[in-house]
Amino acid sequence: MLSLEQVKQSLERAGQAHVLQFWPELSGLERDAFLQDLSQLDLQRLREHCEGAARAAAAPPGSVDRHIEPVPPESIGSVRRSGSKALTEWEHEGLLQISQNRVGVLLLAGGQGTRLGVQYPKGMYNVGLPSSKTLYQIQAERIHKIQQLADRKYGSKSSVPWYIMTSEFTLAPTEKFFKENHYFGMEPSNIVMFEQRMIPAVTLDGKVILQGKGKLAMAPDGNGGLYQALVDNKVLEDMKKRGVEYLHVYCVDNILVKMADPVFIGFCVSKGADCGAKVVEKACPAEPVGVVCRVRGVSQVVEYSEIQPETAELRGPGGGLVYSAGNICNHFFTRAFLQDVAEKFEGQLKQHVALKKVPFVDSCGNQVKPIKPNGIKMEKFVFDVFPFSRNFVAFEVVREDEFSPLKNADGAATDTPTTARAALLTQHLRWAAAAGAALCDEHGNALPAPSASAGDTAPAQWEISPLVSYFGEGLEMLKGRTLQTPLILDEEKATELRAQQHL
Ligand SMILES: CC(=O)N[C@H]1[C@@H](OP(=O)(O)O)O[C@H](CO)[C@@H](O)[C@@H]1O
Repeated sequence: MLSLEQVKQSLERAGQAHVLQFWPELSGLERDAFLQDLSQLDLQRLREHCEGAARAAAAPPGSVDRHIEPVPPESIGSVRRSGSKALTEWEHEGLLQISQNRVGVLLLAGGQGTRLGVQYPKGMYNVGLPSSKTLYQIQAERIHKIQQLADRKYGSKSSVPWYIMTSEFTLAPTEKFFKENHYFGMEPSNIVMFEQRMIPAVTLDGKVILQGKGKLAMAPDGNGGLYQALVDNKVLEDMKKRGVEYLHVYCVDNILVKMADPVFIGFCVSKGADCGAKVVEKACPAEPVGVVCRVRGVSQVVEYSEIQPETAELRGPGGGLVYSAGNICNHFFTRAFLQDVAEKFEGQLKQHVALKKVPFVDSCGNQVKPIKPNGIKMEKFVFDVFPFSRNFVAFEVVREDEFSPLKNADGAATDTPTTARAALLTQHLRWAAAAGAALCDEHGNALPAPSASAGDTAPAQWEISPLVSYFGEGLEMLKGRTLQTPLILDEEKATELRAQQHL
């Protein structure tokens, strides 16, 4: 920890002496805590950070729209447009890599869930499935299952390490939650949690904001803080030690996420890609998803908050959106590429400006809750490394099978607990139908055939545990059956049905 004198001098040098204005009023304990926080700041770069933020907010970078063009469809791999032979080959390749312990997954879980309106990490959210499973549990079980599928195919004993990037807000509750839930049956040494950095929010004229008399207003540095955090926490060394060459990075809120998806991994590996992104066709111009496109000829993502509405609305001759490749925050990276980013490019990552209402104490020491944006939060985006890639690939997947994010509280039109629940349960209904089962309600009335898209009503209380099936496989025991809902097909039930089949 630095001394008060050292901190004071650094703050003065950075033009931030006001930070200590309430020091005389603080208790001994408060002083210790504040000094501890201030010692952890990057004081050398504080002036640069504050001035940079104020500059960026005053003169936002010109729109990139003049320089963007869509990625030609033929350059995007696609589940829909690929034959079953290619899909199977990619799947086998992905499973082979998993069986050789060369694949890891990395969860971006540092966000605060502000839009969802919860005070705890989003991964702990239970969307109201019949099983009451949380997002974390679903994800853990999918990892477990994919390891099992690889082992069955290649006779291995594989492990897919789960790296979880948290923030100051989410680390402690996430750790506690995993511990209380016995790591959802996973080997604790295969779960590596680490923390991304926090950076101070700054006023429009470049002054660090005091949230309390002895507390700075801090925010995580965006999901692109990943690359700094990989270095800070020696995660790349950990990957190397375990022999992990490929990483599937994803964000916490997509209930349909396919952890370490062998098809995607196999696709990327067989194309020799160092970096890849899954996309879905955008649902409508205003959908809050980034678009994968080319800017000045280079593939990258333009975030929904940074594209002009006129550009998002552009339609091609066939009536489809010109910028339709919606980013679903599922990325593939080789370890070698991440190493390159860490060594050469991290410092060049773009800083994105978000103007936010940041509560603060005014110069008289009064607590103020602003009614209009008063603070600048700087964020890095995880996909901003794409332009440094030597061989970037995009892979279009089917929305109904892979993308239903949880962003908003119930009551909003889209991306809510209700829509996420409906998406998952509808998928399970489709899997049952494909396996040759019919479902009926508690009165024995047949349920209608599942439609492709869920809408927002769950079709039936029928849920399949990820421990039973990862992408609809292994459901032969359902063939020819009529199953009464509500029903959860967990491992026990699956074993029972299999046993009946063999009678
Ligand atoms: C910086 C970043 O990764 N933004 C992503 C991310 O958006 P959020 O609104 O930050 O959750 O997830 C979206 C998909 O759910 C994706 O479309 C978007 O580009």
